[in-house]
Order: sequence, then structure tokens, then C-alpha cells
Amino acid sequence: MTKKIVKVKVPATTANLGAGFDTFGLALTLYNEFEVEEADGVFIESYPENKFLKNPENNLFIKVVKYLCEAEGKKFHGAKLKQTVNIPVARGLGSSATAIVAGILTGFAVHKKPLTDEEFFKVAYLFEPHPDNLLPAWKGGFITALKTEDKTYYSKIDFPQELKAVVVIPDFELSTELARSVLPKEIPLKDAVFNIQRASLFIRALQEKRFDLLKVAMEDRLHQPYRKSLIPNFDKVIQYAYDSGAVGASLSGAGSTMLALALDDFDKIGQAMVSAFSEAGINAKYLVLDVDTEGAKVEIVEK
Ligand SMILES: Nc1ncnc2c1ncn2[C@@H]1O[C@H](COP(=O)(O)OP(=O)(O)OP(=O)(O)O)[C@@H](O)[C@H]1O
Ligand SMILES: N[C@@H](CCO)C(=O)O
Repeated sequence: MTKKIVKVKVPATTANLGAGFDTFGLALTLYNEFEVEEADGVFIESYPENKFLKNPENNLFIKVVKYLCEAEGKKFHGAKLKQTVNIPVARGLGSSATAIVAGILTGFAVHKKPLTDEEFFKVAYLFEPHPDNLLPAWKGGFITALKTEDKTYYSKIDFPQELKAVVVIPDFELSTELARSVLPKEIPLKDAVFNIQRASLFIRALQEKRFDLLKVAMEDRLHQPYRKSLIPNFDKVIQYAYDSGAVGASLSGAGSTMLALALDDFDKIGQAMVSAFSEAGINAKYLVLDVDTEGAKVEIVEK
């Protein structure tokens, strides 16, 4: 009897990009891969070995696929999952979003259901409340999004191919839950205006390729001032990025990863940001990534 295997490849994402808190998201050329087939019982292999994700209780992909199976009125018998985990967990690179997107694409493929935006968000928001990682992980590219009670509005905006992302990944985790818990419930009007001005300018700077505007356009008063206490040498990492030639720099999503946007000098920038972390006794590594423009890819093979 032939078996159906579903393979999904989903890009990492960096959210916020400074001023665009809970709005901007960018897909990057770093991928998680999920290969799954039906089985009696849940079997998870991960490469490299990730004991935490091998536990079905911790595995969002399995949770989403199980949910979708039961939403179809069917009993979830199990799944055999092979996961390639290239995106570190709890580092602000959208690891959880890759699992949710992959689970949704798998579930809709297996149940032969057309996947509309509305269906996607109805399921995705059960597992992650904000669209700024979910959408670029699904659709690729640079996305600005907002979520209302009954609809998610978004636009995919061309991102200059000249720009690369230097992501600097320290060896400590920072969950989005913790990083959101340190944010204030209210902020001064001047801080809201500060971010509106810069988020707007960021969009135009990309469209006009005014890369000289990105540094001011990536400044933020809504989340980074409160989260910087969770990232040792935060200001120094940002400063070293600019001193080494970055055109923009910020926290990646809710962290712990730090992001620089650059036109060249990528290794020099990455090494400088790593050195800023090492001055605080933190080991880190850097990756030079392009923007992924296509988003998640699904392949169904029969064996
Ligand atoms: N690749 C994955 N496969 C399956 N489940 C995952 C994966 N990545 C994350 N998860 C699940 O989602 C939970 C939250 O993941 P994570 O901490 O990465 O999300 P986050 O705090 O939003 O940070 P990030 O932006 O890096 O996703 C994890 O504790 C784990 O249970
Ligand atoms: N906008 C979210 C992104 C999480 O990856 C936050 O900063 O909390």
C-alpha cells in the first residue's frame, strides 16, 4: 500500500525590525524542515538532536496536526515526524511560527482542503497570537500586518535585494512570553508618535532604497527599552553593528537574537556584534542571511 509523505520547508522570520512592533516581519534564508507520514502513535526524530522537541507535549507541529485532524471529526492515530531543526528555539527567529505554519499546511494538504487566509488565521491564532512571524513564515518576504477582531490585514512589500540580514544568536534562550511580560501596559503619547514616525519612514526608506534612513527608522521606544535589560550589552551590540558598517540594527523579534541590516561588510559586522556579547561573557554566533521571498513550501510524495 502506498504511503503519503508530506514535506514542508519553512523560513525563519525576524519580527518588529525596531519600530514595527507586532507589525513588521521578514522571512530569512534559514529553514526548518518537517517530513511527516501517518503512523500508529507519535514518533519524532530531530536533526540535530533536540530532546525538548522530541517530546510530543512540546511539539507545536504535532499539536497543530492533531488539532486539524480532530477538527475534521477524525481520530488522530499518530504521526511519524522527521524534523530538521536549523532555527534555534526561543531566539526570536520564529521557530514556533515554522511549526505552526508547517502543521497547518500539512493538515490542509492531508485533508485536501483549500487553505484561505481566513482558515489559516483561524487555526494559527489558536497557537500564536500575533501575525508578524506567522505571515512571513507562510508567505515569505517583508510583511506589515495588523489583526482586528475579525480579520487580519497585511501587505507584502518588496524588500531591496541589496540588503542582507546579519543575525547574531547568543547561547541563551529568551521566550516571547518573558519578553512580553516586561512591556508596560501603557506608554506616553510621545513614544507612540516616535514609533509611528519611524515605522512609516522605514517603509519609504525600503521603497526608495534610502538605506541612510534605516538607522533612525529602526529606532524604537515601545519594546526595546524595556527588553534591553534581558540582553546583556544590548546597546553595545547595536553600537558595534553600526561602527562596523550596518545600515540598521535592532532586536530580532522578542530576542535573544540581534539583527543588523547591511549592504556589505557582513562578516565584519557579525564578528563585531559577537565580540560585544563576548565582552559580557556571552557566547554567540552570527549568520549572514538573505531575505526569503517565497515562504513555506509543501511537497507531497507517495512511497
Ligand atoms: N521547530 C519546532 N517544532 C515544534 N515545536 C516548536 C518548534 N519551535 C518551537 N516550538 C514550540 O513552541 C514553543 C515556543 O517556541 P519558541 O520559544 O521558539 O517561541 P518564541 O518564544 O515565540 O520564540 P521564537 O520567535 O524563536 O519562536 C516551544 O516551547 C515549543 O514548544
Ligand atoms: N512582535 C512579537 C514578535 C515575537 O517574535 C514580540 O516582539 O513580542
